[in-house]
This record gives sequence, structure tokens and C-alpha cells, in this order.
Amino acid sequence: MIYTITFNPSLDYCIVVKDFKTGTINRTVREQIYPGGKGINVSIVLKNLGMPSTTLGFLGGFTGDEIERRLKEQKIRTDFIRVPEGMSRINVKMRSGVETEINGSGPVIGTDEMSRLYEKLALLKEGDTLVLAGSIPAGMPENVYQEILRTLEGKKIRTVVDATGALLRNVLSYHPFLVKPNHHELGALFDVKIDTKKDAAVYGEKLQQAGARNVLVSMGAKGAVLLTEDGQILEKDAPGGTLVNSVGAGDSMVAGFLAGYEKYKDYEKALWYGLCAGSASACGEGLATGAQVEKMLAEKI
Ligand SMILES: Nc1ncnc2c1ncn2[C@@H]1O[C@H](COP(=O)(O)OP(=O)(O)O)[C@@H](O)[C@H]1O
Ligand SMILES: O=P(O)(O)OC[C@H]1O[C@](O)(COP(=O)(O)O)[C@@H](O)[C@@H]1O
Repeated sequence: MIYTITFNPSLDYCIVVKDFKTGTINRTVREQIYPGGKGINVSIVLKNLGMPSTTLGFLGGFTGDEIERRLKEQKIRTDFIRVPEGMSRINVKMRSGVETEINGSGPVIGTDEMSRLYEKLALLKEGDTLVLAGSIPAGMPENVYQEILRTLEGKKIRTVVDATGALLRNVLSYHPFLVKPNHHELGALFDVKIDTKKDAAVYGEKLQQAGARNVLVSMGAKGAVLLTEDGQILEKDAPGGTLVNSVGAGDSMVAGFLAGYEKYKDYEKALWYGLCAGSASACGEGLATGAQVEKMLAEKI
């Protein structure tokens, strides 16, 4: 079974505003609301690709209820822990020529709720996959991902981490199966700017040297570089298409990679599956559907 953890789920309020201006009233020309947060997005796209998963994490307030209701509506298995105070965040994603995002910090997670998460994680079995993705709520220690990986050590669970900064850096020595920084996030770890696939490979290799088994560096419209545990460096352009909304493109790529790897047990095909899922999300409204990904796979492979 695949489990995804979203410490900080969200409702993504995606709006289009014409000529956005600060300091005055702007009105939307289009608005949509989706359940979000990186782990949740991975579970949605996995479901769209025919792979079941269970979403773990923390929810609070009426926003938390709505996130769960929407996931259940999509027949996604949920096993969230409720926080007694505060509410799950609403993240604003605005398109006005360029994309602007304002992500909330989320409710405080208490020690009781954390213990309940560890109880659930203790039930994971050999062969399961655990995806840890996204930011953590304010006040939570930055070693939390590392602690989770530490408790799973030796259990033969495949772990995937899509996080930034210290959250990512701290897990590397626990040998995650896959980490997926984008090129900005990878650059930020080393205080450099990464614009080319060559540089992405150079710095991606440093994550492998620090312990990651496979490193997938996504580069938006430019595609991605995959460094595999068997020593391959695979570079591939993204399938073409016009950007509509890149929210969740990276999460879709993680889902596509996992689905492709499960299907073919081949890194090159998994990379292509990931790219097609990422691009299908970026080039359409909402997250990629199975049909959109299949269409891209069939056209370009
Ligand atoms: N503008 C775009 N056009 C086509 N594909 C895109 C675009 N932006 C993202 N993608 C696809 O989604 C993948 C992940 O996007 P990226 O922006 O790098 O991730 P993240 O959302 O984590 O920042 C890319 O590798 C690519 O396949
Ligand atoms: O947990 P974070 O880093 O604040 O990110 C949460 C946001 O990221 C998303 O999961 C989208 O992620 P990506 O665009 O990086 O794939 C949104 O659904 C959500 O609002």
C-alpha cells in the first residue's frame, strides 16, 4: 500500500485576476477550489492513474472537513488525525500574467496528535511506500521527517520525500528511495542558482552522496534530471504544452514516477511517466486525469 503524509493540508483557492494591482480592489475573473497539500495531491494523481493510496496527516476546522469531504468524493482513502484547535489553511494561488502563491502556516499540531501519527506509522509493513511531502505547520521541529524515517529504519519501507531546506537535508542519511526537489529548491540547498540540466546533475549527485538513493530534479517546462541508484543520469525534456496552472505539477510528477516505476520497474520509463503526469497537470486546469496522462504518454514516448 502507498501512504502519503500531508502535515499541512490546504484548500487551494485558485483565482485568475486580470491586471492584478496592489493597494486597490481586484476582482476575480475565474475561481476554483481544490483540496491540496503535496501528499494529498500525490494521492489524487495516483488515484487518477489507477493506484490506490491512503492519505495521512492532520486536519482541523471547517476547512479540514471540506478537504476530507472532497477526497472522499473522489474515492480516496483518508486516515487523518483531527487537531482540536485551529483550522487547515487556505492557500491562495493567483494567476495574473504570472503565478503568485500565498500559503498559510497551518494549525499547531500537539504532542498527542503526533503520537497518534507515530502509532499509525508503526502499522506500515515491508513493501509499503510512504510519501512525505510539503511543509510542516508552524512550531513543528524541523527534524520531524528525519524522525519518521528513523522510526521506519530497517522495515524495508520505500520512502519518498518532497520537501525543502532542512526538512529535505535532514532525511538524506536515512537513504530515502526518492527525493524530488525542483531546481530552485536544489539550488537553495547549496546556495547556488541552477539553470541547466548539467548543473542539476552536479548538485543532484551531492544529494546521492549524502544518502538519497534516487534523485529527481524537476525543472518546470525544461523537464527533469533523474540520478538513479544504479548510476544512471537521465535527462529528459518535458512534453510540450501551454502552461495553464502549475499548482501540483511537482506532486503529479512524484505520483507519475511512482506509478511508472510500479508498472515497469524501469527508471527511464518512470521518469517519462513522471514528466507526462507533471506536464498534464501544468497544461490543464486542476490535477492531471488518467486520460490526460495516457494521452501524453501515447503521443510522445
Ligand atoms: N510550464 C510547463 N510546461 C510543461 N510542463 C511543465 C511546466 N511546468 C511544470 N511542468 C511539468 O511538471 C514537472 C514538475 O514541475 P516543477 O515546476 O519543476 O515542479 P514543482 O511544482 O515541484 O516546482 C516538470 O518536470 C514538467 O514535467
Ligand atoms: O506544503 P507547502 O510547501 O506549503 O505547499 C503546499 C502547496 O503545494 C501544493 O501541494 C502544490 O505543490 P507543487 O506546485 O509544488 O506541486 C499545493 O496544493 C499546496 O497549496
